[in-house]
Amino acid sequence: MSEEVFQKTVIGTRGSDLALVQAAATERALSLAFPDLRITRQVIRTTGDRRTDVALAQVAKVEGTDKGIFTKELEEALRAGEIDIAVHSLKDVPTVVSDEFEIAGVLSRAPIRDVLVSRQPGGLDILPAGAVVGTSAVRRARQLQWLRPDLKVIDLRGNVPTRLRKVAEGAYDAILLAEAGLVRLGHRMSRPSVVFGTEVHFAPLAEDVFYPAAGQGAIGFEIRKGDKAAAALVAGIVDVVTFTRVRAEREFLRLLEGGCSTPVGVFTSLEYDVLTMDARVFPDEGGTPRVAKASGGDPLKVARELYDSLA
Ligand SMILES: NCc1[nH]cc(CCC(=O)O)c1CC(=O)O
Repeated sequence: MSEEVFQKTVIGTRGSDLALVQAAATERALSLAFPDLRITRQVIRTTGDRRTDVALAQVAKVEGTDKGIFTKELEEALRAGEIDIAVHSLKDVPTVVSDEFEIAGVLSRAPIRDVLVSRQPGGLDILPAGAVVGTSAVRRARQLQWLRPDLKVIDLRGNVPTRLRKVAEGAYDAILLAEAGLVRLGHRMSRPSVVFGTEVHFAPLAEDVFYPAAGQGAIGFEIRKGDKAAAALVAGIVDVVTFTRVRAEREFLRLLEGGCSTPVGVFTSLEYDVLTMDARVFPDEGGTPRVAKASGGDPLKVARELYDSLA
């Protein structure tokens, strides 16, 4: 590979606080791996950023696209050659990526758990019957209603700081957020944060109690298929363990033909080359999930086995 190829690259990212932190982490990793690389950043507004007026699960419908409300505009910029690497929260990337593009790699993963954020300390167990919990993810809503049918789950939109403000202001007794996003924005699970003058408390939910989304906590890189320069850059910063795990999680979701709005919880662990996967698939109308567990050496085969063994 010639020096030429690595001269400069353009990173594409959404403009939310979390997206900018993730873009900065990507740029840091690239500069460490390729000290002479010149990196520039292009911030792109997506459909999902624009339509905070409707429920997340409705945005695609309202906008007349089938999926990818946080990724479509980044792909258009990739296609046009305006950016070379699109940085995504992998959780938001549809499981089937168009033939023109590929997910070439991921950074090492942040924590994968969901967190109950509330004004009162004590977590899920101390939430009284009838408490109002906000979330926009159907996976979180169905799972919470199954674990705690006595709670009232209502929709909540906006980026992470906006959602924290809404719980601080008292519009909700609690909300559910990904630990990854919270810690990347500087919150610590071990102590409350002060949000607009009000303390909010964090209670992480163990992944085998409250199953995370496929790809949760992972930052993924999408490039033009066949762009060797971009592929080489991503190969220089990829975390192979994370990439193996998230490929299996996304393959399972693909087999279910689910997207970001499907009520599926799944988590993986990789130990001594053995991948273990646990899943819960909730019925659309709510209630008891189908469950499955599988393990083995080949990630895509384990995902298939998991799918085939759904009880
Ligand atoms: N769709 C929103 C979104 N996409 C990625 C994250 C957090 C980071 C991650 O899970 O990787 C969030 C916010 C949340 O779920 O709390």
